[in-house]
Amino acid sequence: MIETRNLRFSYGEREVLRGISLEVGEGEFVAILGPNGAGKSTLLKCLAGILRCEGVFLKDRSVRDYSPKELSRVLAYVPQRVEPGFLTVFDTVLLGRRPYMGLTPSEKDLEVVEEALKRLGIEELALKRTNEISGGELQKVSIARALAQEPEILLMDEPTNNLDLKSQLEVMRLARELAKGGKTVIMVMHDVNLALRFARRFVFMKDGRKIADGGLEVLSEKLFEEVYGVRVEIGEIRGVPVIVPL
Ligand SMILES: Nc1ncnc2c1ncn2[C@@H]1O[C@H](COP(=O)(O)OP(=O)(O)OP(=O)(O)O)[C@@H](O)[C@H]1O
Repeated sequence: MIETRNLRFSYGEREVLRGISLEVGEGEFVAILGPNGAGKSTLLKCLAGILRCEGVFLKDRSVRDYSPKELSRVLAYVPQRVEPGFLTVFDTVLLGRRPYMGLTPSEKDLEVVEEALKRLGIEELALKRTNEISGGELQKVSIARALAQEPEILLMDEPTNNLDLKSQLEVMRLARELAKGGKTVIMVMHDVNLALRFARRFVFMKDGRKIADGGLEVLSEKLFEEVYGVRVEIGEIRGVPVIVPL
């Protein structure tokens, strides 16, 4: 579905992705983990076609060959930070329909927006402006907008960051459900335990390189020492691995 082949990316002189090869298929739920500055967000932006790089392929075609409209029908990107504005929540989510819309929204566009608001539990905010809602609510608006795009691939940069515990679980459950339904979900995360509970595949990055990639079998105390420089103990609660920093 989406692939990087020996992907390298530099900001000016500074190389921050140093040869990343990654292949993610339909229906996978992948968490990208690693310390601050590892290159996770940069990788996601390369996948999203926001940063133009060689070596990113979507359905075997270089992302650079897609028009913005074509690209936004296949993938949606939820950024780490969203700026509030004067548009209402409803209209902001409706922007997600832009790749499909004519001059005015169709019945289907409106239905898709309503459904997206419902899935995020923010229907009641529909008529509020996005500069009149909380940071967590704004985060949900951004996710709803991505859902309204009806993408095959959902790229999310720390989507649970501003969310309370219940909302974090709701977003992670939603992502898991979307993946079960065949969507590809790639999520940059800091909360390792949340990732372990919901994602199925884990990519650990450090200094622009991929250090580990796989299912729960890749986890080890040594890996956390190497990636984060932190000693941890790996336990298990209700069949789910739990990382406890020492
Ligand atoms: N626009 C930019 N211009 C120059 N350097 C940048 C830019 N964006 C990021 N960087 C640098 O690139 C490196 C990787 O940044 P990136 O945001 O991809 O890391 P990250 O793993 O997502 O970090 P975090 O967990 O802190 O969000 C960092 O050293 C950062 O300072």
